[in-house]
Amino acid sequence: MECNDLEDLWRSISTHTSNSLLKKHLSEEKYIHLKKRSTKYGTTLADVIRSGCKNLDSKVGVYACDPESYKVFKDLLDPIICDYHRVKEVNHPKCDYGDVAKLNFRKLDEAENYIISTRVRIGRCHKGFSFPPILTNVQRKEMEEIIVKALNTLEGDLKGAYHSLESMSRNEYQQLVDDHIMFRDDNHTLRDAGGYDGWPVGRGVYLNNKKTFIVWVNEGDHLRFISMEKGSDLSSVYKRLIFALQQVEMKVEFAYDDKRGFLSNCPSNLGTCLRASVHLKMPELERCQEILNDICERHNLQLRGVNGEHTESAEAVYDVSNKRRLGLTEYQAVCEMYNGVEELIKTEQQLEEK
Ligand SMILES: Nc1ncnc2c1ncn2[C@@H]1O[C@H](COP(=O)(O)OP(=O)(O)OP(=O)(O)O)[C@@H](O)[C@H]1O
Ligand SMILES: NC(=[NH2+])NCCC[C@H](N)C(=O)O
Repeated sequence: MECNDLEDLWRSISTHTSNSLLKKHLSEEKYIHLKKRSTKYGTTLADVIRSGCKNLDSKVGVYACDPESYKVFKDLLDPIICDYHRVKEVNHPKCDYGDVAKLNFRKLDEAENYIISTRVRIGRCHKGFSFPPILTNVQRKEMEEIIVKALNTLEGDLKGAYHSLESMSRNEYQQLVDDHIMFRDDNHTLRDAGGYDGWPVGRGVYLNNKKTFIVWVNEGDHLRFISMEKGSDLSSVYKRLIFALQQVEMKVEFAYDDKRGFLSNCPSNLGTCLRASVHLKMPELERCQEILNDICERHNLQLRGVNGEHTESAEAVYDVSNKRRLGLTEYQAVCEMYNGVEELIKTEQQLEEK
């Protein structure tokens, strides 16, 4: 479907069926109220809704294209934020990583029968820069330089190197994607939100020597800090991530708002911008969808396929993560995943014994 100007976008979303939060929350009255607005960075309503209007299979359907979009298009974005994160009003607690030094999550799967790997990621955007599609290549390069300088000061376990996509071969890139290390370039909703504009300029990945600490530079969000390893040692994964992030936070200022927490390109990431996940094998539960859905619903868990969002599971392995990121602290978000996965494993074991 080719449609670009605001009226075409509106016609598409208002006349077609879509289960997106955009469709649910953009009434004609709101559209008329917001259609002439723009932010000081130049973001218009068309930029915010383009992806959801062009992709009727979207779940959220909107992107903030700069930090100010959250205020200028608040009448549309706030209800979407509340709906996604299951909160009554847009409000976010102060950043709280928990008592990281004393952290002691018991391994959920000592024998490694169910949990294949554990990953926690936190998104961040540089303060004062717009997000795609408003962001220019010159700004991408400027931000890349700032972050690479900060990352190059990391030491010990976190020490590594930055690999620019501009100088990486297609095969090297694909290998990193296949190894679950690198971001993909084929998400249709992100593409229509400008996430791949100017590709590969200003993009790349920082990897520590063990490939357990990863930083994505300039996917949709400016930055994604990732810690991952095989097995189920959440304490180790989370500690590494927070320790690294705290060091970078001393050198780079991130976009933040008292009510919305850390700001992100997609409103689903707002607040903590934290997604804690495990790759979990659950053949019994896969056959009992009702039980599986009930546990996920009660613990606010999200299921994805084994290669991430918009992919299928394989051999009953799912990516299980916290769905909510706003209205709770970083520590609470991680616990939400941990408690939910604990119940999934217990139930999987009970079903095996039947
Ligand atoms: N627990 C995990 N173990 C190994 N790989 C993982 C785990 N969780 C996610 N991944 C991998 O991380 C990559 C990125 O996944 P995906 O894009 O779904 O999530 P994300 O990075 O959190 O970003 P977003 O939520 O914005 O899509 C994929 O290759 C996915 O398989
Ligand atoms: N990675 C994300 N930001 N996921 C949330 C939703 C993404 C996509 N734009 C949609 O609306 O379906």
